[in-house]
Amino acid sequence: MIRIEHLHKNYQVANRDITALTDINLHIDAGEIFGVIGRSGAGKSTLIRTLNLLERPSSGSIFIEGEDITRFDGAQLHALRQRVGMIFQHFNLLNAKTVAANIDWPLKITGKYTREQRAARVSELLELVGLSEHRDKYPAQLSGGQKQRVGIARALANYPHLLLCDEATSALDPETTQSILRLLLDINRKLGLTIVLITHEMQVIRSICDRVAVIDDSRIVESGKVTDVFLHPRHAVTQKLVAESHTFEQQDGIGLEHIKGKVVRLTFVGDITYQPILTNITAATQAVITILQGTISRIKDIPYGQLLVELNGSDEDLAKVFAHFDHYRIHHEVLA
Ligand SMILES: Nc1ncnc2c1ncn2[C@@H]1O[C@H](COP(=O)(O)OP(=O)(O)OP(=O)(O)O)[C@@H](O)[C@H]1O
Repeated sequence: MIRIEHLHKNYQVANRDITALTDINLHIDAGEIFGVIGRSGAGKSTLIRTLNLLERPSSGSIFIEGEDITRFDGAQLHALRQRVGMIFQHFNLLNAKTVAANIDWPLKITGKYTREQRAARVSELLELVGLSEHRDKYPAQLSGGQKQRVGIARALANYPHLLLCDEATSALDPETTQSILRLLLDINRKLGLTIVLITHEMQVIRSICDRVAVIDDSRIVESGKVTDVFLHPRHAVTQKLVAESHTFEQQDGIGLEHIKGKVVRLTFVGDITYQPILTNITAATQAVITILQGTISRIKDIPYGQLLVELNGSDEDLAKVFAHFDHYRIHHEVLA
């Protein structure tokens, strides 16, 4: 769907050269939800805005559905903006127009549809985002979550193949954030729409993304499946983002220094999460396994678990325990 090759972007400000993107290489598959995460100033907005040429790259290529868009102008650019919808942190609605008129606007400016066709499409979109009864209200009469629903409906009006989300939930409270993320996931599944989003919150990535790229100081420092990147972060920036998301147990307070056995962190992903693995292992060995802390949760719809355990037993028993971990594909890391 999207292939980004050797993308660079510099801004010239008062004779100073600011590098926003350095040698970005990414591919994004059709139908996936791809997240880009990074701290403020890392280059996220610049990256997402190059995908519909709101920002022109300094060099490199961006192929969308096989075409290099970086040379697009005029009619091609106009057509690209219809194929690529976008939603924004601050919604960018037309305040003097009703909800229905906001959604109608992108349909009207294409000049492709009759009034009746537009009205039918607007009703369909209102239904899709759950705003049918608010169609005649103005943006000022809506909550933040409702405004973003209008933004989503408007972005989908011209049947785009790709939806870009620029910090779409950053202005919303956690509950509303979750409802907007659920809507995006629903749309992705129902319409098969490819979604690229940028965020500074790991929670957003964890809730709906299939794959993620971590950007820092204008470069992609790590990318992959969310389960891999989230459960086994390699780069220091990713490790910090994961730690800050407070999903996993902090080891402070457990008093590891008082524990005599081996302290091991276990990570497992998928259906194995629900199997009585530890019971099976203790039945097959003489080792004693004590659970110190544990989390079972989901990354998108994939279950995972993390356990902090203490192992006691002879060297031979512990070797058997580790062999069982390997057999069950449980990732293990000895902490102490
Ligand atoms: N229009 C611009 N003119 C000059 N410099 C810019 C412009 N837009 C972004 N930059 C600079 O490019 C770098 C990347 O900015 P960008 O907005 O892409 O980062 P970001 O990760 O989206 O940050 P934030 O989360 O704060 O929006 C920063 O150093 C920023 O100051």
